[in-house]
Amino acid sequence: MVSAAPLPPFAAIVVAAGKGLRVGGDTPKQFRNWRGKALIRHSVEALNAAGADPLVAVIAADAQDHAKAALAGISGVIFITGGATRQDSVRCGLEALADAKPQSVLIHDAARPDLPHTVIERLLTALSEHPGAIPVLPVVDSLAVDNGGVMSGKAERETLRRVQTPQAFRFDAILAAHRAWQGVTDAGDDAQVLMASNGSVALAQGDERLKKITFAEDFAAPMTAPAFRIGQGFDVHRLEPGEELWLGGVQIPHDKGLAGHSDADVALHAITDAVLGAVGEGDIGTHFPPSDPQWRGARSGQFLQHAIGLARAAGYAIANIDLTLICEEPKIGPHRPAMRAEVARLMGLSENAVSIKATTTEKLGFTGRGEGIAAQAIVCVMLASEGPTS
Ligand SMILES: Nc1ccn([C@@H]2O[C@H](COP(=O)(O)OP(=O)(O)OP(=O)(O)O)[C@@H](O)[C@H]2O)c(=O)n1
Ligand SMILES: C[C@](O)(CO)[C@H](O)COP(=O)(O)O
Repeated sequence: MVSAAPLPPFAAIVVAAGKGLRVGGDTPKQFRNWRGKALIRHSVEALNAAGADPLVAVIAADAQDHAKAALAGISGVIFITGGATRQDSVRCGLEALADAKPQSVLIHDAARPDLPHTVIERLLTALSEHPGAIPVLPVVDSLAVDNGGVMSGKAERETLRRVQTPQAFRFDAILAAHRAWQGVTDAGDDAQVLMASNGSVALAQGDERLKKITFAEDFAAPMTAPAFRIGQGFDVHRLEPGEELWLGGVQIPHDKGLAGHSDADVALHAITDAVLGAVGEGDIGTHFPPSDPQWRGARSGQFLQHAIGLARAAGYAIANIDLTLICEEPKIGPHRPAMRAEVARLMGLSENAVSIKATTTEKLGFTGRGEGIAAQAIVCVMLASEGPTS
C-alpha cells in the first residue's frame, strides 16, 4: 500500500438555505435530483466520507422536511436554520459550532455537488500556514468591463482567479471575522470576510468538477463528467507461514498466508485502488493509512465498499471489474466461484460483471518463488442515469 497522512480533524458547514431563483421550479435546486440523488446529498456524502465532524447543514426554515428527506440515512448531520443571505446562513452555521470549537472548518455551497477528496486535502494542508485557504481556477478568456452593454475597459486576467468552495478556515479566525463584519453589503464569500479582518487566504488549486449549479441548464449540462471512466489497481503482499490467506473476501486454506496491516487481501486491495483510480480519489492508503491502528487486521471488504461509496458520490456506478491474480500457489481455480460470488456481493454487482483470472509467472520472480501474491484489477465505472431521488 502507498501510505498517506490522515486528514487533520475538521468540521464542515454546507450552506443550503437559498431559494434557487435562477434555476427556478417549485423545489429549491439543492433538493432536486442531480445524477441520481438530491443535489445537496452529493457534497454532504463527500464531506462525511472525508471525516467532517461535526457536519452542519444550513437549511431554510420552510425546507427542513426537504432536507431531512434528501439526507436520510446519513448519520450525524446537524440541521440548523439559515438566514436571508448566504452570508447570514454561514454565520448561523458558525454560531452553531461555537461551543464545539473545531480546529478548522470547511464552508461549502450545497450548489457545488461534485467535491473531489483531493481538493479537501489541499485546503486542509494549506491551513497549516494560513488562517484561510480557498480553491481557485485561472481565467482563460479575456475580460471586458460592461458599461450598459458597451465595453468600457478591460481587466487583467493574469492575476484574477475564479473562486470556488469549499473554503477552509481556522475556526476561531473565521468566526471572529464574521462577527466583526461591518460591510454595507454582503461579501461575495467567506474568504472576503476573513480578509476584511486582515486574515491571509492561501490560494489552492481548484477543480472544474466543483462547478456551481446556478442556472436551469446546469442540471442538464454534462459538466466535465464523462459517461465512462476506467481505473486500474495493482498490489502485492508477502506470503508468510502462520498468516491467514484471504483472497477476494474468501478465506483459503493454505500453508502460508498474506502478511499486511489489514487482512492483506491483495485481490480486494487491487480492486479498491482501481475503483478509486476510476473516480480520481487517490489510493487505498489515502483513505486507510497503514499508520492508522484502527485498520490493523481489518477486513478489506470495507475498504472496497468505501471506495464504491466515493464513486457513487461522484455519480458513478460500477459497470464491471476484471481481476488477475498472479501466483504459483495456491491454485485459484477451485476457489474462483466463491471469490467471484463474494466480490459481486461486496460490490453490489451481478456475477457476470465480475471476472477473476489467475496466472503464474512460470516460476520466475517473487511470485514464481512463492514469496508473495500480486493482483491487478481494471474497473469500468459509468455515469449513473438520472432517476428519481431516493
Ligand atoms: N440565504 C441563503 C442564500 C444562499 N444560500 C446557499 O448558498 C449557496 C450559494 O448560493 P447560490 O448558488 O447563489 O444559491 P441561491 O441563493 O439559492 O440561488 P439564487 O440566487 O438563484 O436564488 C447555495 O448552496 C445556497 O443554498 C444559503 O445558504 N442561504
Ligand atoms: C461562495 C461562492 O460560491 C464563491 O464563488 C459564490 O460567491 C456564491 O455566489 P452566489 O451569488 O451566492 O451564487
